[in-house]
Amino acid sequence: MEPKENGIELSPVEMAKRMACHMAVDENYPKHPKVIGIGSGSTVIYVVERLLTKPGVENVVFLPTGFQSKELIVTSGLRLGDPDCYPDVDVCFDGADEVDDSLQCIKGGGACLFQEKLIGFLAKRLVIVADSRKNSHMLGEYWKKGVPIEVMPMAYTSILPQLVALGALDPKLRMGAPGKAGPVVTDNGNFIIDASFGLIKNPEGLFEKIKLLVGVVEVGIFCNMISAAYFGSQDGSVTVKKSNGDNHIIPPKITATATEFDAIVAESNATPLK
Ligand SMILES: O=C(CO)[C@H](O)[C@H](O)COP(=O)(O)O
Repeated sequence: MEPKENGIELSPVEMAKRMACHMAVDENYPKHPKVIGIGSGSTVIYVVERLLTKPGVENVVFLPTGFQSKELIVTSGLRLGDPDCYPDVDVCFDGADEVDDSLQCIKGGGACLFQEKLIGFLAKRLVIVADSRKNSHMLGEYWKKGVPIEVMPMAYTSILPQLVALGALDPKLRMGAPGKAGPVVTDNGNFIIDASFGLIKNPEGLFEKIKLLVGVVEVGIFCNMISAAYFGSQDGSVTVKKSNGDNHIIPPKITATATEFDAIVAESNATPLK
């Protein structure tokens, strides 16, 4: 029987994401946490699920990285805060679109770019949670949608050709999903441009060049920010990459097999998310 979330069977990929999140929270939950950042995307819901099992979590202030994580924090009954009131962040847990061997990463696939960069920057530790499809050797290897770039709306037309001059292949303004005519508008009222640069050999250099363009608010390349990344695999193992070089794979027996997963979650008294 497959593990279930609110009565719905979890796919192997969801199980992998969940295992990575539980492991990441268990290994990085501070002894005396005061402020924790919550990233955006489909993976971080399992971070919150695990956080709800931690003693003292009701006294911790949680900073969202966008509308979705704000809702997640509030509906989970956790304390919500703003970065201008709580700039000292103990740890931030966030998803990613791709992470390379040097722990540089691409984020912003969910258009929560600027706030994710801010909370990640403020955090003493930025911990990434993802499934193994995000774990690559070099940025651009697996993530083919391009580098997300948050821009001021009035500047997007002038930024597009400048990105081409920097080597971007056909940069595009991100358009809304069905139900939204026109472009995606971020939580900060900006637009997103997706610009593919093929394999990114020098993420730091590229980040700096894009960031200097007038009208660019933030770039979805996160350089030298990540402390650790946890990638769940469908076999139940979790691959861990750390900035201190302590990279390792936690085998399925230690994490869980599919059939053991229900028991582990039950033992942890995890509070199901609504
Ligand atoms: O950067 C992000 C949002 O802007 C997300 O963290 C990233 O897209 C990963 O999302 P998911 O966990 O759904 O794969």
